[in-house]
Amino acid sequence: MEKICVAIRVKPTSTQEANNGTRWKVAANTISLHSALGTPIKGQTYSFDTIFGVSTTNAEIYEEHAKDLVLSAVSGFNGTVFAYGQTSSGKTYTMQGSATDQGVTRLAIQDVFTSIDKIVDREFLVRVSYMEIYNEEINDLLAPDNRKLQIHESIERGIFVAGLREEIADSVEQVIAVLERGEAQRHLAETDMNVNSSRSHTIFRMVIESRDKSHDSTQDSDPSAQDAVRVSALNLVDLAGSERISKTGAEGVRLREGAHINKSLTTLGMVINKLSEGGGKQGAHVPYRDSKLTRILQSALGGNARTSIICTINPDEIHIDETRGTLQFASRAKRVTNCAQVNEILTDAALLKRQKEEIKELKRRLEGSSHSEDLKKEILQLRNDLLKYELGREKLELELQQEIKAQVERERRIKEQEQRIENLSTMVISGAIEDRELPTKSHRRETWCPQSSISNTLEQGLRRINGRNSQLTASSLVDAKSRPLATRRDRTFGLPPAFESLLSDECDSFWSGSSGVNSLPHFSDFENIADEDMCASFNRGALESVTDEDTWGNMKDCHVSSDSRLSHGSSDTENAQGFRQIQFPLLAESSRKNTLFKQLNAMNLQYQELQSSIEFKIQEKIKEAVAAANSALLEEKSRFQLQEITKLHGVVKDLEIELEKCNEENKRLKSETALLQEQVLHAREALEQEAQERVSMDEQNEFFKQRLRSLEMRIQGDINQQCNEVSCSGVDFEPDVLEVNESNEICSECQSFADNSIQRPLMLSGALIGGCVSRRFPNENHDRQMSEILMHKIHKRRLFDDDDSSVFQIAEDRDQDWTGSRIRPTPGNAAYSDDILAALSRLCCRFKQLSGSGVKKIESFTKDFGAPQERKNLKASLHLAYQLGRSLLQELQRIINHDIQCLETHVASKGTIGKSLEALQMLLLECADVGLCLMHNLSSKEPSFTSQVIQVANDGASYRGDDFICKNVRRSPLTCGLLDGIFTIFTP
Ligand SMILES: Nc1ncnc2c1ncn2[C@@H]1O[C@H](COP(=O)(O)OP(=O)(O)OP(=O)(O)O)[C@@H](O)[C@H]1O
Repeated sequence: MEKICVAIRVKPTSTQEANNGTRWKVAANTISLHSALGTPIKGQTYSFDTIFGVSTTNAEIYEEHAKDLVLSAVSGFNGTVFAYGQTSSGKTYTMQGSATDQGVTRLAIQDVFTSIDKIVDREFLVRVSYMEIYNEEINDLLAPDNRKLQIHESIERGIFVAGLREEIADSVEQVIAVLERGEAQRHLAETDMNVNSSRSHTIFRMVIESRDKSHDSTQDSDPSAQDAVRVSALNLVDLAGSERISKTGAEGVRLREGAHINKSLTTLGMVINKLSEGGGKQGAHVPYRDSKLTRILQSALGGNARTSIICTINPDEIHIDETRGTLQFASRAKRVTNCAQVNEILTDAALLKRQKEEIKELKRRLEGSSHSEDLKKEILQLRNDLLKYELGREKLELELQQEIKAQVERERRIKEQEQRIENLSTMVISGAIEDRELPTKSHRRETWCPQSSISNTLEQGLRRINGRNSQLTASSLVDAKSRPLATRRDRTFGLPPAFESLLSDECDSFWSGSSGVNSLPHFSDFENIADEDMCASFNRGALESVTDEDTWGNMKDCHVSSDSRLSHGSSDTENAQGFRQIQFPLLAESSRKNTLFKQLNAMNLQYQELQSSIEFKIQEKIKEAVAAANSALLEEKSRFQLQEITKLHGVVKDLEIELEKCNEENKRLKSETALLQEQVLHAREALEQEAQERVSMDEQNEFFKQRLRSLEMRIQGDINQQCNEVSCSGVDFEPDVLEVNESNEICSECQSFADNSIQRPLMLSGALIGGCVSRRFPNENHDRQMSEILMHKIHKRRLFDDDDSSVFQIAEDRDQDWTGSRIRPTPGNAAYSDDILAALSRLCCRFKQLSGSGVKKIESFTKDFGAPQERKNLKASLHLAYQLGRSLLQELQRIINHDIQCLETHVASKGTIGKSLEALQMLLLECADVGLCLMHNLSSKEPSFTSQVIQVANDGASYRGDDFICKNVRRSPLTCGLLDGIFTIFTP
């Protein structure tokens, strides 16, 4: 575990501040903010691994802060160096450098290759890639067509950018060429703070692979001998700087870039924050996935990498806040710990080899423990015991071998002896035959066998020949009584080797000494049956002859009888004594040997038991040690698995959180979709309804049109009739009375009438009628043109422009669709408010034209219609329309009140005209009210209208159109027709 190295680099400050000194003071490894008076501000002192002053060069920064990391990348550790700081604080300067001072990236590239050249026992492969994160999209700087690349994660490769181009390079020059090619592609732009501001984060990556040269597979066919491949990544990162829009003056594209930069840097800050609080280790969520930058640099931030951060600051006073932010980031970053390790990719065989080595190492460690010390001692003790027993055994074996040798020697001597005896016997027998006259052949055998004299003679003769070794065996003696010598001898000397071996020189002393006779062992001296058996087997050859005649029990008798014969001094005494003299020393010797053998056997047995028990114990101990090693291994394995599981748990948790987020997002999208679908459904329904309504409205329209036409016909008839009635006065009720009359002759009465104040309401009425009629009869050229001119004037806010010809021209040029149907307002139609205003303005215009007293008032109101944007605001426009209507009403009322007298007089004098004028007065009042009626209608159809409009509508409740029209308007065919017409125009 090692902490992230953090250094601060202070950018050379502006001249003025350089003269006065900055408010940031650097002392050794601390930097603190001072007040304007020069005293340090509490809580504003920060300490770091290194603080590089303004005069430090890039090379010095590299040497002190990045070189080690770069070299360890060559050895297989992942490494990341990045510069962080506000915009224009010198990040790019630090990483890329300048013409005179190479940056960290170039210095690192050079060092990587210098270091590779020095390592002779490994072979290297270097791959380079260069990417940028621009507006949260990853672009490949080496392949500009590779855009919007995606980040993936796998067990083998970890986190990686899919589809990113990697180029193999084997020299500094090649890598620099690639770097420069990428640099040319990165997003740079001018801001108020930096002429070459980085608009993206860039990551220049060198992947270094290496392998042991000595284990080249061509030289060594053993795959297990091959070394693992080390793969490490060195990231050299130049971040874009955090920026304040107020300082950079960013707008448009720059603004968007700045927003993305700030967002990703904020995420980086949050990740560092979490990690500095130990978030990663405690399994708390670290928001790596919230930005592409943190996701790509995940291993560098609390993972398997060595990381160095160079935080660049601008010490100018105006950047105090930003500098403080950078220092706080740096303070948190230095608390973050990474866990870097050599990244090796092992072949299966190499993995096996590695595991075996680990087992060995574990065993070795196990042996080093105190428990194994005891085991060792025990094993040593057992080995010592074994050695002792082996020595004892060897000794016994040696003794046994000596014994066997002695026995062989004895045997040899006995044989010699036998040979000699035989020779002598032959000599004696032939001598005796020569000495005496031999009996006849039939007697010869008889004389040989039973005659004691002959035996005595023989024994004496033998003793004479060999005084010391006249060793006649018991059997020979026994046989001598009944059998021929040759036969006897064969049988007598057919002893088993063990027994024969006893007939050696060693027995001679015992044999010859008289004391030996006395100490001869008796049968009863054999301690047990085994001894007796041994004796029997030793003596089998001798005793066989006895058993031919006697039982084994008789042997004792024979022994006793020989004793008795000895004691009686009989002629067989000597023979018997000879037998004892031969037999018992042999038995004693055999007994001793027997005991020796037994001891030897017992020892052998004991030795074997001991050996097998020692072997068993050793096996047990080895088993124990192996079991302990295995359990330690298992423990180690389970600990490792636990770690892995914890790690996986962390990843799973991350994924779960991510999933949860996705689910939530999904839910939100689903509900939004449902809402949209609902809206679409409603809209469709509304459209259908509207279409239906339109159909019915069209039908209605058609109906109204027809009705209107008939009404108009009636009106026309009415007017014609009235005109006829008042033809003498010259007053024409044709709508555009002025124009018409201007070109015609007007009688003086009419002229005076026109000049009279009373003309105004009259003319107004005429204009209204003209307006409406012209709308109803758009094909009637004159009226239509008139209407259009007025409309256009209103539209252009040129109500009082006298240049009618130009207006006329403009009206001609415009789209000609100023017919009544177009004016029909529809809720939501942008032209709606304009149309209402236009209609009202039209009324005003007419009014203005005809009512001199209302001109100023109208003027002010028409000005108040405001700017085009405001007019687009339906509510505001309606409000204005309401005010206009109201003021129109007031104005009309005032005019009417003022002129009513004259009108009445006139009406009284003019008769029918007076009636018409009365009707027209009513009409004027009604027309003014129509605005309010419309207001009310509209407000009730548009529930989103403001309370003000509703209030207005409520205020106008007394003017309720429908009732009003029903009650008042339809009183005369003329007003009825006019109002119908107007109402049709305005009613949605
Ligand atoms: N230590 C320094 N010595 C001399 N000039 C410097 C130093 N640091 C920065 N500069 C100059 O300041 C200007 C801005 O520096 P640079 O472009 O490196 O800032 P930056 O932090 O990368 O900005 P951005 O985040 O906008 O990309 C450059 O003209 C650069 O040469």
